[in-house]
Amino acid sequence: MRVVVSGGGTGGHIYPALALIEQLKTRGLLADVLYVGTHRGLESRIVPKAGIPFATIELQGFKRSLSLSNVKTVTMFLGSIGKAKRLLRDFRPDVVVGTGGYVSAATVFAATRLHIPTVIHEQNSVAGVTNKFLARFVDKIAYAFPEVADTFPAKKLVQTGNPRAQQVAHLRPNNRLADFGLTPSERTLLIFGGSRGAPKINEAAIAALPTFAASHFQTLFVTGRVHYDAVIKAAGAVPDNVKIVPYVDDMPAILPDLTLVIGRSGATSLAELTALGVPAVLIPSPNVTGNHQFINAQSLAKAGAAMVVPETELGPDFGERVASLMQDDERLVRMTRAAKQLGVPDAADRLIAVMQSAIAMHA
Ligand SMILES: CC(=O)N[C@H]1[C@@H](OP(=O)(O)OP(=O)(O)OC[C@H]2O[C@@H](n3ccc(=O)[nH]c3=O)[C@H](O)[C@@H]2O)O[C@H](CO)[C@@H](O)[C@@H]1O
Repeated sequence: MRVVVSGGGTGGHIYPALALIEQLKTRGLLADVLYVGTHRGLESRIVPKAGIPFATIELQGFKRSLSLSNVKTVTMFLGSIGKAKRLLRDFRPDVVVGTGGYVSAATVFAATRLHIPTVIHEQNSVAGVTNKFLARFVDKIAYAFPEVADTFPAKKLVQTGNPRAQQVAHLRPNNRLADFGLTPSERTLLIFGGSRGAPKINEAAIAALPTFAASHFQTLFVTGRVHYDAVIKAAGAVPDNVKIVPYVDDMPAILPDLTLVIGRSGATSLAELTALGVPAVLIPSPNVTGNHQFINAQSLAKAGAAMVVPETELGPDFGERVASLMQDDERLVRMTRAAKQLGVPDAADRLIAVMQSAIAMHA
């Protein structure tokens, strides 16, 4: 099939789209693909690097209050729908899939106006603004967390999980931690604040460095690109068993070798952790729509797969709490098992089935 995918802004919207494309290729179902994103989003770096044809349209996010810049946003949005329609007329896709972010609002909406089959994928436990807007126009809505189902028209809904889960589920321990100067066979803690990094998590990690330095495990601390220089400056001398990097290009490669992850609770990260059964300490971002990271995190915590620590409880004992969990084999094994039970290792295939049913609706 000929497929247009569109999703952007952050990694959480982009990697599921790439995982879907990869599975379509693996199954020999992909005749051609075009990814529609923006210049400014992370997708403009990640998608071309993955060797996928990439086209851009320009738009900006809505401010939550009434402002002049919202008028500009609406004008830009209307312009971007025109540009998206031109891209779609040229490419002639059989189906258009939106994975969230403003760019997918324009692309998927344009597709509905051109009567092209459409699917949106909602990764989170609370629907994003874009998917809420698109829900009434699209043919099918795929979702991961049951908590979100009430938001959407029931007859369009199919629970698929997150396609990124299928991309990582088969991965096994390997040597890739050596790329960071770490020893693959040793216990390893990964710290990262989602695809863009999180200053609050970085601060907590810097405060915990002396504890981690004195421990018997190694730590990979991923700061987020824009925060890297500030972290290096604040961290001072870095102990030998800790490596600090701005970003990990191939995160799936190292996931099977991790003992524990400290991170945000972005939906795509959680899909990866549950697909592989990696225990986690989750510090939800409080600055997201409907507090969805807290609800995402709770669904793992309820199952015993993760520990949730709100930002407000990141006290001076945080490093010690993490270090003691790193030594608690019994608890880690329980968390691993619980996480795996939540994983959806065939999520990409499920999403492909939804795309095929959307195409069939137009036949
Ligand atoms: C602040 C914000 O709005 N965050 C949202 C955003 O998060 P964000 O973009 O951080 O998304 P996720 O945590 O879900 O996914 C991050 C993705 O980036 C990858 N990665 C991360 C760091 C790195 O160095 N290398 C790397 O490859 C991870 O493996 C994962 O695939 O989208 C998610 C999915 O809709 C939402 O749940 C989050 O609430």
